[in-house]
Amino acid sequence: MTAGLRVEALGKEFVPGRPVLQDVDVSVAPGEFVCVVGASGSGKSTLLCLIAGLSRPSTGRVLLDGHEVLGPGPDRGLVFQTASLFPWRDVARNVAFGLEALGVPRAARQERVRWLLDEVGLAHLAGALPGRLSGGQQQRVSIARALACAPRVLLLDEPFGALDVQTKEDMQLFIRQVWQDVPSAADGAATGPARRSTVVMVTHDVEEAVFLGQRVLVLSSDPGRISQDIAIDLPEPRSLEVKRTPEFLKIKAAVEDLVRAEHRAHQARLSP
Ligand SMILES: Nc1ncnc2c1ncn2[C@@H]1O[C@H](COP(=O)(O)OP(=O)(O)OP(=O)(O)O)[C@@H](O)[C@H]1O
Repeated sequence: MTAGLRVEALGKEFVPGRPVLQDVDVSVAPGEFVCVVGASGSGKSTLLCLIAGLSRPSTGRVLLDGHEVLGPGPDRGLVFQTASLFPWRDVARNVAFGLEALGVPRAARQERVRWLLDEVGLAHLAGALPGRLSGGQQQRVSIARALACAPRVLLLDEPFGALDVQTKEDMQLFIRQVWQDVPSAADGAATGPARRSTVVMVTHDVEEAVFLGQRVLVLSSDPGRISQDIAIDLPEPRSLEVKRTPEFLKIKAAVEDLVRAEHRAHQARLSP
C-alpha cells in the first residue's frame, strides 16, 4: 500500500467533450504541504473537490494511502473560502460536529475540542455563536472543525481569500503552526513530519503559495493539467521576514510569470 495522496490520470468533464481537468497526475507525500495555483477557471477547486470525494472523476482516480476515494470521509478535512459554520451551534459544538457524527463519546469529544480550541487560540470563545466572531476567528473555527477528526489530508480552498491583508498574514503563520503542531490520526507511532496532516491548499495568491508550500503546483487551463511542480526550498520554519528575501522574491516572480503565461494562453484561446 502506498502512503500519501496519489492522483492518477484524473479527468473531469461537466460538459461532454469539454474537459476541465485532463490527465492530472500528482503524488503528495504524507505530511507534505502543497499549494495549487493557476489562472481563474483552470480547475483548482474542481481538483480539490475530486480529492475530497465531493465529486466523481470522469476518468482516472484519487488514492489515499492506497485506497480509492469514492466519496467524502473523515480522513479528509475541508475548509472553504467562507467559513460555512453552523450559525446555531456555538464554537465548541461546531468543532465537535464531525466527532459527534463519528459517535465519539462525549468526554473524549470535549477533551479533543478543548485541545483544538486552545491550539487555535479560541478557548475563550468556546461558548460563542459564530455570528459574534471576526472573519479570521471564523476561519480558525473552520480549521479546528476540519482537524477535529485528525484527517490524513487537510484540503483548503482559498481559505484566506476573503480576509484583509493583515489578518491573512496572521492566518498564514497560524496554518503553518497548526500543520507543525497538530498530528494526523494514523501513524500513531510515527514522529516528526510523517505524523503531520498532509495539506493541499488552493490559492490564487502566488505569494501565499510560495510562503506556505513546500511545493507549488501550477495548473494550466483548457484543460487543466499540472504544468509545473516546483519545490520551494526556503528555510524552515518560515517567518514573514522570508517574504522580503531575494530568494523568495525570485521564486515568487518566476511562479507569477508561469501563471500569467497560462492566463494569457487561456485568453488567446478564448478570443476568435
Ligand atoms: N458543477 C459544475 N458544473 C459545470 N461547470 C463547472 C462546475 N464546477 C466548475 N465548473 C467549471 O469548471 C471550470 C473550472 O472551475 P473551478 O472552480 O474548478 O476553477 P478555479 O481554478 O478554482 O477558478 P477560480 O480561481 O476562479 O476559483 C470553470 O469553467 C467552471 O465554470
